[in-house]
Amino acid sequence: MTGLIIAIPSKGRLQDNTHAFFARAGLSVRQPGGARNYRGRLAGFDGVEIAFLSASEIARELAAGTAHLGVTGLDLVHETIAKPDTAVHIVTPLGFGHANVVVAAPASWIDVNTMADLADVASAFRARHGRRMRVATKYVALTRGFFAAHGIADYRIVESAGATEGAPAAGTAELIVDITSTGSTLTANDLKVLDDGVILKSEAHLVASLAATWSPEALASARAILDRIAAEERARGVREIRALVAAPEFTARSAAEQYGCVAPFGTQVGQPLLLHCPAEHAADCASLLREHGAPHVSVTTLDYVFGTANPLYDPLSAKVGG
Ligand SMILES: Nc1ncnc2c1ncn2[C@@H]1O[C@H](COP(=O)(O)OP(=O)(O)OP(=O)(O)O)[C@@H](O)[C@H]1O
Ligand SMILES: O=P(O)(O)OC[C@H]1O[C@H](OP(=O)(O)OP(=O)(O)O)[C@H](O)[C@@H]1O
Ligand SMILES: [Mg+2]
Repeated sequence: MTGLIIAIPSKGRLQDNTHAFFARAGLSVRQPGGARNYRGRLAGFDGVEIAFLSASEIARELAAGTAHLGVTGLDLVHETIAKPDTAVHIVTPLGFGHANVVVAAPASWIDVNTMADLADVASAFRARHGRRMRVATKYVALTRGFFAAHGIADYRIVESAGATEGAPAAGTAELIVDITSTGSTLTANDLKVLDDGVILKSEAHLVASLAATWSPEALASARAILDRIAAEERARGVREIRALVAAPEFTARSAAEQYGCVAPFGTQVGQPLLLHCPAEHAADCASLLREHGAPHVSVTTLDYVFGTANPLYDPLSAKVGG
């Protein structure tokens, strides 16, 4: 197999947003045979295979090099992969799947609000009960690293695959480490996040494997796909502005200095001036153009902006030797 394998979530919270993300970039994921078929294709890319996996399997496959690219949460990258910096390359954050991995204690523990408080309680707990405080979690590696960094050794991990927030009430653990976004599951279980208890702020990312075999064909496909993704990302940040002004070159320079606009197709007297303007400055730039005599200014959103650089592919190819 010399092609490119892209692993995307087949279920769970990241699935729908991942499909939407590829669709925005004009990339259509095909799953012949329906949701139970775990291999698919990318329309128009013969050398690309899609592997539908759970988000945690995707992190494992990237580390093992059995997928080249994958969509997964940063929490899973750091939990599943021992040395993420050497095993994977983070291509880009995707703007969805925001959640924090946190240390939470029963709300009734009014004297415990920080990790330092927890360190005190851990020692006292062992002295009083003759056993170590228990932490329920599926984030074993993240928990070990974070507790060690806070000098806490008097605890034991109870591995929990699901419904972790229920462990303290069920009497199977004193504390939990889990992922949360709205916090409603923690609240419903009478748990509170410690003030300095955020272990990791997570978000879905496009991640590349440094362990996979990057054939020339795989690199070529990655280059084309990342070019489209980068063009869509770039387009989202800019607005196209058009106006007829008397001195387009002078006006373009003012817009560049004040708002960071560019005139990608140059300027020509008698022709409408076309600018790409950072989205947040579009209205101010429209005012500037009217001050420069433009009777009408149109502002539009763009689908793609391609440039000479491929900002997502270039750093990857530098690492995998393309
Ligand atoms: N409450 C949440 N809010 C936002 N993102 C979340 C939340 N819970 C999980 N995520 C993100 O989605 C990723 C996958 O979680 P999800 O629950 O969808 O997977 P799963 O289907 O439970 O997978 P698995 O069975 O392998 O654990 C998490 O690792 C995290 O990055
Ligand atoms: O902060 P909240 O918005 O309340 O979300 C937190 C919950 O979301 C996740 O579970 P999920 O619903 O994905 O179920 P799972 O445990 O089966 O993966 C996580 O494990 C928490 O239990
Ligand atoms: Mg979940």
